[in-house]
Amino acid sequence: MEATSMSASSRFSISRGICSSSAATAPAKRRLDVTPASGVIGRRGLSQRVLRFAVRAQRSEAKDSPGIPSPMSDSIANCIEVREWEMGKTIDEIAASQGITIRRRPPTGPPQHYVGPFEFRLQNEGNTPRNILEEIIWNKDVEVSQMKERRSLVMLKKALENAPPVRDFVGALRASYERTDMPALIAEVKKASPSRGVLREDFDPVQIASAYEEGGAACLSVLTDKKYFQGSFENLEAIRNAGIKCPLLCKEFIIDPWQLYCARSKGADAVLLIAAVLPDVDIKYLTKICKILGLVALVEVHNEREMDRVLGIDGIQLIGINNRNLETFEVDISNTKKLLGGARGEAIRERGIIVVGESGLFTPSDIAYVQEAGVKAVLVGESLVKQSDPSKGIAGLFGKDISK
Ligand SMILES: O=P(O)(O)OC[C@@H](O)[C@@H](O)c1c[nH]c2ccccc12
Repeated sequence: MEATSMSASSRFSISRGICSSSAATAPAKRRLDVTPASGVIGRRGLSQRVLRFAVRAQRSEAKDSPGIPSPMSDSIANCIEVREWEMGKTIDEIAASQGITIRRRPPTGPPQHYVGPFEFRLQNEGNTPRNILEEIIWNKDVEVSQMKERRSLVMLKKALENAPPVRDFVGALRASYERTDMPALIAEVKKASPSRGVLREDFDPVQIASAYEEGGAACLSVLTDKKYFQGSFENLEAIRNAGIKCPLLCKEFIIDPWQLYCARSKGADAVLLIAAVLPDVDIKYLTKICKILGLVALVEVHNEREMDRVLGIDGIQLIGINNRNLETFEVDISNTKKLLGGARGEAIRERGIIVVGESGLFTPSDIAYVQEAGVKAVLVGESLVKQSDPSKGIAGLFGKDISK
């Protein structure tokens, strides 16, 4: 496993709280205050906003009170570490340096669809998404901006004052694994997907969620993306309000902290952060906001480089290994084994990180295979949601009744 770049480069973490200008070889240790009040929640790229704020905070600290601690603006826990070389870089430059090929938004303005009297799309034209994941993210960028216009962060934070208490997502996974000695099941409430089309026509999210719970699911995953998965936040809220006890993962393409507040206000206990989309600094920042909101982050990887990146980030409790390539839709469950081998597997075990095997799991031998590889939980959608009785489908998937 390559040394995490965090150790190689000097780190800056800026906070208005601490400013210790140590001229010694050790890089200045500062922290960036990321509480919403700090104003780093912005409309455009997370990393750009976060890093611009970091530079501003550092310069003002260096000028006003070099080395003299100022009143702690917020607890250290609400801070992230940013790398010195990231300062002032654009989100795309940071992302590209970490092997992320998904661009957050079209390079120059809206996607260009009409280019003259004959409507046609040039291959690889700048404003044409390179793959479905990039198309989903570009759409999400516009969708979240529109949602924010309709419901401000202030309104969301107000709504959180009456939100139901968070349930222990990680605790539910651990308890299930200890009870059955098999991977805990996160059963997915998913009507459709870009790769498989409509999975279930007669789709009643509450009925499906209830059947999953009856069948022994430890937690549920609820798709909230409307355009590509026919999901909704209303589904999430309805399942929560129906008295389903399983903790809920809001399965969404998170690109902005506003979505975390929205998910929490609708009853989510966990959210998905996709390493193929989010640079490290965004993952750090979003997991900090999750912590403030009481949410747990399931950080999803698909390859070694993403796994090494995420293992280089402190405080990660859950890592999902997606056997499906979200850009090509290819599914290969050996991906789980590949990413849990050698030093990576050891690091995960040492840190007590729970790994969730995701996608393409249909049979008891699939479950046995990923369990052997080292997962403690599995995320399963298609093979269960298509069953006439999803509860029985769970017993079929595990080869036995795991409900008690
Ligand atoms: O339906 P499957 O093959 O059992 O996969 C479920 C789940 O892993 C999949 O829906 C998923 C995992 N990560 C995602 C990210 C975005 C959308 C969907 C997903």
